[in-house]
Amino acid sequence: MTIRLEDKQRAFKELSEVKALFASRNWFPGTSGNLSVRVGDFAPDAFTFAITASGKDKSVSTPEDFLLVDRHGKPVEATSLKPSAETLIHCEIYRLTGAGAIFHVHTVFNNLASELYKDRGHVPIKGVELIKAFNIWEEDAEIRVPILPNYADIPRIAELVEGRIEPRVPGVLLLNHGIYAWGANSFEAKRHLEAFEFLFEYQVRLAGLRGGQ
Ligand SMILES: CSCCC(=O)C(=O)COP(=O)(O)O
Ligand SMILES: [Zn+2]
Repeated sequence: MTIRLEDKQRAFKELSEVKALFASRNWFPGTSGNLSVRVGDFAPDAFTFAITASGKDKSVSTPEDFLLVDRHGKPVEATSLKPSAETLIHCEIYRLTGAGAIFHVHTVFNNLASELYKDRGHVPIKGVELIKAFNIWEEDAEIRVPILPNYADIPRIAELVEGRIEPRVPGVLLLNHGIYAWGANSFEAKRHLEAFEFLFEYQVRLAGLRGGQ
């Protein structure tokens, strides 16, 4: 698939803006987190996306922050940059959902929520207005955010994604690691991520006030 230069530049600019915003919220502690935006046409077996390079300080902006990869997570252009160590999880989410953007951050509240509800395998959230950010409008709606194990071997995690994605829930947690949130584009993925973070904080604080789960 040939990617137009202007599409690549637009994707890198979009990622750069989101990266700076999330860094200002301290959402990339210790070089954690990764961001991607799909570029060009999509078919489940043919797509390209721009993703953050691995191991960078994501609060700093440099000309070497992003690269383009294919559906297998391999660079599509000659580069010395390494794609995110978690690129295969992005590949699988794109393949399964056709999303336009995927944002992954480590926060204290998304880690605590995964720890608190790990035995259930999902974080239950019910009757909170911000569930509407996922375009779920029914009264007193309940969502379950899947929690996947945090294996050191990323392909082992990636192969679990297909069986765990909830059709109405644009996100998955990795246990004591972080959240992957996605959407049709950067705007939507950001809205979803912000809603998840609000809901995790709400759920963790509520559990604390109630003295348990
Ligand atoms: C230092 S955090 C461990 C790796 C990780 O979970 C992460 O999100 C960042 O990895 P990347 O290769 O994308 O920089
Ligand atoms: Zn991570």
